[in-house]
Amino acid sequence: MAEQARAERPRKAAVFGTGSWGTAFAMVLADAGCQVTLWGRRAEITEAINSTRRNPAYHPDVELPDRVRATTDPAEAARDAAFTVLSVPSQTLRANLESWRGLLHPATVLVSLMKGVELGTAKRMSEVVEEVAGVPAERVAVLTGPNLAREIAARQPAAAVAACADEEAARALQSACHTPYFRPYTSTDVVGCELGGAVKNVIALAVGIADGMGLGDNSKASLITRGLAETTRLGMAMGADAQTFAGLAGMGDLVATCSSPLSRNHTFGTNLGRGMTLQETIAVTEQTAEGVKSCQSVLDLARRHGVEMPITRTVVGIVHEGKSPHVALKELMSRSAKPERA
Ligand SMILES: NC(=O)C1=CN([C@@H]2O[C@H](COP(=O)(O)OP(=O)(O)OC[C@H]3O[C@@H](n4cnc5c(N)ncnc54)[C@H](O)[C@@H]3O)[C@@H](O)[C@H]2O)C=CC1
Ligand SMILES: O=C(CO)COP(=O)(O)O
Repeated sequence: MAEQARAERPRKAAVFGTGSWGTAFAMVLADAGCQVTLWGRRAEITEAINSTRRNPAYHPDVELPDRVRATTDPAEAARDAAFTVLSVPSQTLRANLESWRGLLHPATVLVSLMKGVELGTAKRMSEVVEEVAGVPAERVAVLTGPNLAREIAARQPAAAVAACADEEAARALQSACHTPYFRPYTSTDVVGCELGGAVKNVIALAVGIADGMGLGDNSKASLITRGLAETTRLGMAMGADAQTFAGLAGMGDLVATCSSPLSRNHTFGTNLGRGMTLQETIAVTEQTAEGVKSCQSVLDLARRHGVEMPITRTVVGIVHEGKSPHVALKELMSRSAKPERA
């Protein structure tokens, strides 16, 4: 009986980050039956969530389930959490987790929602989590896929991937966030899933730039396809499974992000392609566009692994080296001819 009561008790989840995706994913977890505590930096947002059931800054039109509560106290959020979900900008993860690590439940599974690569170290987010929290890979999972937060918050159907080196932990995460509108698959290819998510942001910048320059669908399809080729090349050099890149974490997320006006990376690129400067583009961008910083760490990874990534190189040139999109495009197209698979 006591055991039955335990089995029926809702699982507890902590979500760190009340931004666009953290809030939407908290809703998913709650819809799947979890009791969720959302941690946010800003009291006006956590208080609004608790009193109005809405996040006024990111999803003012979405009513959050009663199972979601918010707090600015990280200890309160972390307490007894079976899953500790991390959804802050990638470049801030290390510093944030350093201050939270002493608060984590000893058996919690840490889940990264983040799609970036750390500047300087070129570490994937799960690597940063393992290092800073001092937990083994078996307790670090990744949730990724074509999951534009606005669409998920509207409970539109989507699939995702829950990846962990430990298949049982991946299945536990899958079950914790499986709802009638959110269908997670499992994977043990954490490297492939994370790279798919991080590099697609860089390719979405490239596609956005092309859109902003007024280029059409052939250009877009070529960038998406060759973008996937260079992502796969890097992934294979890093020990990922090539098939992952044909799945939701690779092709799926790439297509969603490169074709949607909801994508911050795509929109950022479009503004650059229309002729805005980097500073002007940053000034009109209110949310995290991970590819802007991560393009440099992805290129760093490419160099470390001896892999050619011409589209990523081009994006770094435009975003960080002041290269004009027109000159960059000419250079990209004048590379030496080669077989498609090379
Ligand atoms: N929005 C989306 O559609 C999706 C986003 N993601 C990924 O999720 C991660 C989070 O993205 P979003 O929630 O969309 O970003 P966001 O920009 O909407 O929210 C970021 C949140 O982090 C907070 N924040 C900013 N700087 C911080 C710091 N130094 N310390 C602590 N908190 C800080 C902000 O106040 C905000 O609450 C990113 O890695 C993104 O690539 C993944 C899938 C979908
Ligand atoms: O990762 C995303 C969709 O899966 C969201 O992309 P953006 O960060 O470009 O909005």
